[in-house]
Amino acid sequence: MSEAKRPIDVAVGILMRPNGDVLLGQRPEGKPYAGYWEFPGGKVEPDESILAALKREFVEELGVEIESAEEWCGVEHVYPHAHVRLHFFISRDWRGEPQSLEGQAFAWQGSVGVTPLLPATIPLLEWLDQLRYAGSGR
Ligand SMILES: Nc1nc2c([nH]c(=O)n2[C@H]2C[C@H](O)[C@@H](COP(=O)(O)OP(=O)(O)OP(=O)(O)O)O2)c(=O)[nH]1
Repeated sequence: MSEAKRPIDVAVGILMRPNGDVLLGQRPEGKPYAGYWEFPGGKVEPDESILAALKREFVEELGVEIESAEEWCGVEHVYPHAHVRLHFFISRDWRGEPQSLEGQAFAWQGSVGVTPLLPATIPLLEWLDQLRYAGSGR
């Protein structure tokens, strides 16, 4: 219990629509940081690949099948409740309309306006804006 905590791997997915909107979800009651907004995802289970965890979480939480996703960036953060290593993926290619299967709120956002956001996710928004709104008009 008292050993230095090793980081927990977390798979996180950013669904991106052709117009650049991204999907955020609100953490449910009973979890650390309940009510905070985040990109959907969750902890990688033992013997599971990060991509497999990502796909599993999206099916469980949203009923969405990710067809392809590219690894975007990694962020480590030490919270009072856990030391996490977040693996962010971007997907523009999924099947199904997101549904709230675990009772959480979801919102498609252009410039992200929902608050509060999980602390480790905040820096990502600026990087994401550079990706979405600079350069290629995709
Ligand atoms: N999904 C997600 N988690 C994030 C983000 N930013 C961030 O710091 N985290 C942290 C919060 C949590 O400590 C951890 C995710 O763990 P979780 O508790 O939500 O995962 P889970 O759904 O597998 O939970 P569990 O009920 O199985 O314990 O990653 C983010 O943008 N999305």
